[in-house]
Amino acid sequence: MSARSIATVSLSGSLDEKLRAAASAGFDAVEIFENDLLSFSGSPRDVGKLCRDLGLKICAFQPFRDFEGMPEPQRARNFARAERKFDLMQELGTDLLLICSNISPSSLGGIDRAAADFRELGERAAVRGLRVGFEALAWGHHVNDYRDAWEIVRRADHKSIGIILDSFHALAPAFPTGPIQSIPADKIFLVQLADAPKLGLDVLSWSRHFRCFPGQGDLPVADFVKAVRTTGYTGPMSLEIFNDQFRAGSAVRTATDGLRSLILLEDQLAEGFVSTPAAKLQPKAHSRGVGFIEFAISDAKAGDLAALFQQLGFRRTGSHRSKDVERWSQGKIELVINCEPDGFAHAHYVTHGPGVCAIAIDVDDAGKTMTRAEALKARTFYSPVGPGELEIPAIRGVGGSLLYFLEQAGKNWDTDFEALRSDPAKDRLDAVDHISQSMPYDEMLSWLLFYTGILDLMRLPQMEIADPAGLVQSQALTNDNQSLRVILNGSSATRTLSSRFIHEFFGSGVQHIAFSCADIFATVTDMRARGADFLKIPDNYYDDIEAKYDLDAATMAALRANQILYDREGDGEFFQIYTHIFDERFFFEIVQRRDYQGFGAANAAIRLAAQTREARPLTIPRA
Ligand SMILES: O=C(O)c1ccc(O)c(O)c1
Ligand SMILES: [Mg+2]
Repeated sequence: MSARSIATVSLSGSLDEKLRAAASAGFDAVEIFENDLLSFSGSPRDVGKLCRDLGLKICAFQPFRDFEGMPEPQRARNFARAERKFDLMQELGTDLLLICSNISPSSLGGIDRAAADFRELGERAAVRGLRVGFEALAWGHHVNDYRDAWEIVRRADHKSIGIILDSFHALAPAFPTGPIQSIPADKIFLVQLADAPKLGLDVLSWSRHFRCFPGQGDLPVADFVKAVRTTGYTGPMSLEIFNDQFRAGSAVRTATDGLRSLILLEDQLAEGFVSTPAAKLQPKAHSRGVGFIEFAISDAKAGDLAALFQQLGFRRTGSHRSKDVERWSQGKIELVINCEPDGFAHAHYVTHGPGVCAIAIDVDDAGKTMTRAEALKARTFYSPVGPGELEIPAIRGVGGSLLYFLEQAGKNWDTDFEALRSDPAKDRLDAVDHISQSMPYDEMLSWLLFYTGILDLMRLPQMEIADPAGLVQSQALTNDNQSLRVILNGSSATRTLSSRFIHEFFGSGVQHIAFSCADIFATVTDMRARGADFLKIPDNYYDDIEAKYDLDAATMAALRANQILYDREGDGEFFQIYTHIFDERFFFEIVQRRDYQGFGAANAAIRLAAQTREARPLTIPRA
């Protein structure tokens, strides 16, 4: 069975931090990147010992560059250089050197010349009981296709010379994976795995900056692994990810994501290629929308939030039997205001200030979802419950908030509430349309894998949105029937509203919640009558809408009068309006959809500019 491995280049930090992160995530092996070793203060022997102490095998040392096909005197120099690296490998305690294909313009072509170089190196490696693997870089000068690398290895015909297959170099140029199946397993010395999003970039920049874990990108990594498995290969599967977000992020988080991506890939292929036979994951449960959203807030501010809910047409429908917790409802929307002086919500309030501390997702099987989440290394949360209260299973989500799992359309969570009489006849809002969470840009891929790995959510194309102070990346996730939509927003510009939210909220979290309705004009009229007030949109925007679309004069006037934004997608139409930001933290959106699946991306820049005008002036310096 294959060991799960990760290349040290995939993780942030110093070499020892990388190794500790890989071990704590549960990897069996690592590839040591030469640069990580060169910049480390300990000796190769120290690194070898640290790996052994951490229970990590070193499955390869890499990369050795520009070896094959060089003219003299570089050729002789290369053999001497290789001998030095063999010394180093013996100190490290690894038997495999990765040689990536030559990118030097002075390299000479010729498959037999390259094969002869490898045969000679194989002889030298064999003396020491070492092995050399040859990997075709997609931008190699002569060798840039794994099929050519294999022909060289085949002709080298030496037991110490094999091929190294890297999914990126095969899949990014869209080479067929079929021919992998005819490589003998014992000639495949290592398999490296990486995914990547489809981008119109040159392959070198794409590889060096945008690789990601399997499942985070668009390449058919599973097909590649299937072809490898057909050969009978049982050697290590090693994640080798060059990614700017990973370099900036937390090594432990990235390593855990890496392991999660391998578990998901193994599951997708319905076979473990792991050192310990993997139990099959529970299949993804069907999600059925948002059960409830819980706000943690102080007593002092709870009244303001309740007043806002009331303006938006929510009814107070429940009061907790034993806690300082209220339930507010409208349509299928359930909101909870939690002011308890201790417990999870309070801890969240103390850390982040007022905001969403928990989201409950309706699924058709909460138990299975928890089992799947645990197998994927999600952190579970079990809270103490009072007498007669139901314990709702939960995992830790974005920014330390909780993600609860409910069954049967949420009918199992309200037993703790004393029902209050209210009349749903005038409800205008129907359901939670989407929830958007802001996070540091370098965490976006992590939460993407979290949501799509645990729940039946799929990615929509990533969007770039212009905030007045920089770009915001926006990644929407949705289930099959659009009953659950989550948006991940990340920005590396420090002054965007998304980044300011993270600063002011002391971490990632829910920045806005959108509610759907069937008639936005009537809904907003009712809300205004109850005292609600909305974000002010400039006239210029409406002049443009008027110029762009053939809306009738009455609709146009109603949009302007109400400050409702409008978008169109084919024949589909979208209406949206925003509340002011509550306590500098979160806001609500009301939407109406007519055969429209997007989120009004065309209006996002208008909304962000309007919110920026209303926001407190920035006190942090520009630099
Ligand atoms: O980008 C590179 O140079 C590089 C080095 C070693 C590898 O295994 C690889 O896939 C790429
Ligand atoms: Mg590689």
